[in-house]
Amino acid sequence: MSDREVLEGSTRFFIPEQDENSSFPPGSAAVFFNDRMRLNRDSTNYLLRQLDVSSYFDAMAASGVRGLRVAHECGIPVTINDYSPEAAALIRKNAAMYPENEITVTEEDCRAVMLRQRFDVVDLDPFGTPAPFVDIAATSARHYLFVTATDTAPLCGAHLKAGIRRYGARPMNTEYHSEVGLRLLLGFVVRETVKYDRGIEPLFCFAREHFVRLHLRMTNGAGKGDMALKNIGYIHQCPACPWRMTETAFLPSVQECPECGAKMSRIGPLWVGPINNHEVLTQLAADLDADGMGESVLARLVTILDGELPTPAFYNYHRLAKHWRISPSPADDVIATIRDAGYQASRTHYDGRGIKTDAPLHVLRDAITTRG
Ligand SMILES: C[S@@+](CC[C@H](N)C(=O)[O-])C[C@H]1O[C@@H](n2cnc3c(N)ncnc32)[C@H](O)[C@@H]1O
Ligand SMILES: [Zn+2]
Repeated sequence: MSDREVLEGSTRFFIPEQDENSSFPPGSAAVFFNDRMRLNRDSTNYLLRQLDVSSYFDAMAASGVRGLRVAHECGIPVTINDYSPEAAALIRKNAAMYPENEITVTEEDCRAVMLRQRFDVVDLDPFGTPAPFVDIAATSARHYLFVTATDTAPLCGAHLKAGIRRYGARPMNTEYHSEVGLRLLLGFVVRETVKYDRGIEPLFCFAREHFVRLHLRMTNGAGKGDMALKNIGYIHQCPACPWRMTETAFLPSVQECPECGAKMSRIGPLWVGPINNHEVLTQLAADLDADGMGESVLARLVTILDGELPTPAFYNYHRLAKHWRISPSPADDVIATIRDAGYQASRTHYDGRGIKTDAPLHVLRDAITTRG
């Protein structure tokens, strides 16, 4: 099969001709490439601009696009790995186009590489779940760990048993399932990390379309591990009404819904802390602006992330309106009314109809009903 040259960012590289007729995810070619993950890759490159790192491991590289872009666009020495011989051959061909960059190509199970070598940044981008790789990556990543997961059905509760098996946590298919997926994955990464007396700090994390992307700083010491664990907890969701609450605890309590008395369903354990770092997002926005990318999809995402309340479990206000059989006001009006009532409220990147708030349900109901 012939290769086709493509340009992403300022990096040129070859990918095999992909079968135009295959449905998503594209998987027919000998080596995988998905153009729709460009925003995922762009986000990492922008973040790397503000981090001081001197080695990056693209553990599961396929064409090598991530590692190539990091080497060429950020000037960081990279190791690009894939255990597939076809992928490794393509990576070598692509790496040969950048003789001025420090690029090492390896063709192994990435776990073997991570077992013997540490990198400032480890980046996991598997087919589906990263669960089998996080443990070893948590020891190999000196300063930063980046993780993509595309198994959103198990993470979000649509495939409940698979979610429990992979992540040792109970998801639930709620209106905020994308947020549950992100927080469940983050909680799992924390539990895989703290056993090594290390912790994590989320820098820039988001869920989009069919994937979750985490950019995490690794911290060292048992105390840092304990600090990370303080962000582990549960969401209690009423199965009968929209009521939900967050509990920060290693073991969940049993709760009854204060609205309707039903026994609450417990979701977790999962990460209930902030998923982004304000300083990092501010710098990302400035860098995007400086590049004339201030109106890009990525810049809009960064802005929404920065405004989003850090607490879990957003509401879809159209769902609430349906539940209460009322017709909803526009989101901005709802948010303004909640704020006027003295509570916090924001939009959320997970859902265009999502609202985050610390207001009780009756305030939310009034705000959804009141027009302008
Ligand atoms: C989703 S693709 C990577 C996509 C690529 N990072 C990109 O941005 O286009 C996953 C790749 O991981 C490779 N892979 C899966 N398990 C692996 C393992 N244990 N060690 C090394 N490579 C692995 C597969 O051969 C495949 O090429
Ligand atoms: Zn209830």
